[in-house]
Amino acid sequence: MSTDGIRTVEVALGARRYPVWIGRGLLGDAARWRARLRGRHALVVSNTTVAPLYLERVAQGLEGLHWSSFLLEDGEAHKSFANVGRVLEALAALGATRDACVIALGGGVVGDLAGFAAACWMRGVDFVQMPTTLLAMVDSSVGGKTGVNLPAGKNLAGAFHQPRAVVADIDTLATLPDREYRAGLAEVIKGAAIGDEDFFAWLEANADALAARADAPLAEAIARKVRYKAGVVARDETEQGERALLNLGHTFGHALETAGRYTTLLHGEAVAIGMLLAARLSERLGMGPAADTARLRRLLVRLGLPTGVPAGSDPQHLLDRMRLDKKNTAGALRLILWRGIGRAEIVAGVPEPAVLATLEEACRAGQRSA
Ligand SMILES: NC(=O)c1ccc[n+]([C@@H]2O[C@H](COP(=O)([O-])OP(=O)(O)OC[C@H]3O[C@@H](n4cnc5c(N)ncnc54)[C@H](O)[C@@H]3O)[C@@H](O)[C@H]2O)c1
Ligand SMILES: O=C(O)C(=O)C[C@@H](O)[C@H](O)[C@H](O)COP(=O)(O)O
Ligand SMILES: [Zn+2]
Repeated sequence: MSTDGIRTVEVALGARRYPVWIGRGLLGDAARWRARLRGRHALVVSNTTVAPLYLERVAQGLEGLHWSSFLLEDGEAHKSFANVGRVLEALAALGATRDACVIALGGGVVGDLAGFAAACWMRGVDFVQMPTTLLAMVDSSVGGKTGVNLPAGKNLAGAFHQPRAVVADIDTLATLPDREYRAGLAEVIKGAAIGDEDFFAWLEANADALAARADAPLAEAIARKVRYKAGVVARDETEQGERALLNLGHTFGHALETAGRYTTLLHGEAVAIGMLLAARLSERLGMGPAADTARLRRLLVRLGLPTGVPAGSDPQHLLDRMRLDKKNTAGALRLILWRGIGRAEIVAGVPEPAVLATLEEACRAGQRSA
């Protein structure tokens, strides 16, 4: 950590690298991030909730540039192809040239969509991530996965396109609703559950402080998760192998999100439920110990995350959704399972009857608790 309290995590991709700055007051610290903008044009993509809160701080740093903003309506349902088209039209209206920069100011929805538009405009222009949710700070702003949802499934269209910098201003979390904050914690837990048992134990020890958003543990949790993800991305930028581990809980989670038409569960909530389903399936297949499933469940509950599928979920329908997951190959399910906390694995050819049985059990429990 530097003397001004800002932590920097470098994402190193061979000769290319970019900083993730984590700390307070960063949006107003244009001297730091403005240097990452190369050209004359900037388009700030945000949404109708975040812009009234934070656009002004960013705007002060854009003085002297030719810039404008494009605001999405709020919500996962707006992470759509149609809106990518609208952002591209806004870039055209701005007269953005190849050295333009797209600035994503908001949560993961804004970041994924704006990054995808940046990847498309003139076949790729710079973009800077300014995440304003915990989830976006610890996960979506880092690593260059951009894209949008289709009615058929989550993130089915997209591109790998790395940002020039990530500006994670912790001050913005002051206005983040509690439910969204907790959803972000799910992606923090995920990192630990995949590959860092010490971090998992640290999360258990600091769960109450994190739930209360205590300063120091929160900054530490963000930095630790970002460092973990940056390491994975540095080794496997385009998910040829190891990076798929970052999808723990996501095949189940994405199916739940899609089944709810992107309005029932938040992404982080779906990931929380999905991780638990992956742990249960691992048990069923004789891989993961029941004690670790229970430990994961306890931490999720302590941090206020859901652990059961929504009432009315249909196991066969969810399985059908899982068949369209991007990790699948040769018509067979490829899932991230685990041998216990910190020991996730990519498993190809997972038997569908075992997946269906896991889903059926969860849906029966969901019915009982409704
Ligand atoms: N690209 C990746 O690697 C990656 C990783 C994880 C998740 N994702 C994607 O990210 C999305 C979820 O991101 P999210 O959880 O940030 O959701 P989100 O972008 O919908 O933001 C959550 C809510 O918080 C509001 N908000 C944002 N910042 C705020 C602030 N500071 N104060 C008050 N309100 C604020 C938003 O307007 C929204 O209502 C999903 O689409 C998911 O698929 C992508
Ligand atoms: O960065 C990654 O890689 C991830 O998988 C991070 C996930 O948390 C994230 O939700 C991502 O968008 C999922 O990607 P997808 O390829 O499964 O759509
Ligand atoms: Zn995710």
